[in-house]
Amino acid sequence: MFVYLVAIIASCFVLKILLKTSLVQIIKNWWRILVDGCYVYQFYRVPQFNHNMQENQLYRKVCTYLNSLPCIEDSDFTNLFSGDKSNEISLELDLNQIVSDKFLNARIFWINEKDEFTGLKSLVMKIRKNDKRRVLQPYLQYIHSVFDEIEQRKKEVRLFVNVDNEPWRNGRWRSVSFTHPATFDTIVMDTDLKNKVKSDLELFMKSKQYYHRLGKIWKRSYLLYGPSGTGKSTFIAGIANLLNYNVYDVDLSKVTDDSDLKMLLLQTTSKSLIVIEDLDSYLRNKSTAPAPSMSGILNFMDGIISCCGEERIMIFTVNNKDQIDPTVLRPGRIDVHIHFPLCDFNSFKSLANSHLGLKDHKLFTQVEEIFQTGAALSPAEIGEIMISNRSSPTRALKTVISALHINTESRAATRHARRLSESGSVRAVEETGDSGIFCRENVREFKKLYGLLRIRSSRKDASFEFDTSDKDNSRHDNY
Ligand SMILES: Nc1ncnc2c1ncn2[C@@H]1O[C@H](COP(=O)(O)OP(=O)(O)OP(=O)(O)O)[C@@H](O)[C@H]1O
Ligand SMILES: [Mg+2]
Repeated sequence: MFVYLVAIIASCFVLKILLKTSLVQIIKNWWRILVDGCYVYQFYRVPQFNHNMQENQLYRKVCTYLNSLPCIEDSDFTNLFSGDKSNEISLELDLNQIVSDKFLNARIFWINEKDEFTGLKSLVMKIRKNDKRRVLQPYLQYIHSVFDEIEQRKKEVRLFVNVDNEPWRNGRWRSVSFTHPATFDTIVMDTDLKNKVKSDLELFMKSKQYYHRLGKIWKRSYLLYGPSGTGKSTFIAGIANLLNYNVYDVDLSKVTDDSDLKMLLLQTTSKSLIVIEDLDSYLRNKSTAPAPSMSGILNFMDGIISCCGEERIMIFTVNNKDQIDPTVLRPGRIDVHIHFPLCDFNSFKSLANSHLGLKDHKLFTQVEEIFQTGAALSPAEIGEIMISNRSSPTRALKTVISALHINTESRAATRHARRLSESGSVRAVEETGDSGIFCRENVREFKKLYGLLRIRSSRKDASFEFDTSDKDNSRHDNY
């Protein structure tokens, strides 16, 4: 009995030593060498340069891929570099180090080599002959896709705008770094709708083969419609930041004709958002100046002339889609319609939460009651009042209540004015899109309210920080 006890204690002791030292690793290595000896291997070399000393793109891709593998930390020797962002450390495989990777149940080894005489580097892949046929092609494709993903993540998003078509200019697009801080998470909108749009975008990005099989161009078009100040442009910024896509903002007033419009599309790159804002106002106010025709715009929307790579998302914004020719909006030309409505009580609460840090307040009941009477302001209007009064949430809510009251009175007055005008008396009214029609008197009062508050708050708090969080309560209209 005593002997057994001693044996158990001794085994535990040995096991502890084995685990604490590199002995287990050494045994593992021996075992691997033994197993390796039982298989026939095939080797593939990926040199850094070709015979003309041009860089081999595959070498760069494989390097990036290998350096992204978690197992690189386990190699005996790894180089540490500071990354692009502060506090970021990147790891890079050192020379003559082996990385072992697994793909489709096959083990693949990579060795980082350098030629002693020429000094040229290469990566050598070692794979079992049995696995070669089954694994090699998909594995290399996988490396390509991982590389693309990593590059996409690292990419700086840029905003392109089209400049005047002048012969001495090189290309039609000018770009700046896109720094809009809106993200999909900060955009306040109906959660279901937000998730639907998010999954729609994600599905689109994975659907290259599907679109090709159908013989369709790999593009998806969205129509964002709703009154001014409801967050359409901010939502576009959120999508760009979500996908890391460049934004091409087409200014149709700077486009001279159909071929000019085609040229613009040809000069966009894949993985981009192509945006036309306020399409309705452009179609409505067609000037006498040279401009693309309706059919040119329709062809542009169909993206027939896309050439160099696809994966484009087109986004059009309008204030009122009812005034647009249905051909422009037919399915296929526009795939998804997203409504951006004025504030209701729910969106007001989200705004109060994001702008004032209020989850609840005794004035909320009053606000809810006014919303029930049909008062409607845009998220931009309510957001602006909250930002101006952010130092005093109660004052902010009281001001919102006053603004909503003015809005309700305006609506009533407008209805009255309409009735009078229909019965023959003419009365000056001012149109403000879907947000209703404001009597001039009330508009003035409303503006006064903003102006006064701005002056007051600027006295108290000299520096304004503009909050770009978005608010809207949207309805998914058409998938
Ligand atoms: N839902 C919102 N929540 C918070 N702020 C908002 C919201 N919508 C708009 N805003 C604010 O109002 C400003 C205007 O928003 P945005 O430009 O996105 O509106 P829009 O719908 O594109 O208006 P327009 O039709 O006039 O172009 C933004 O700077 C944003 O800060
Ligand atoms: Mg806009």
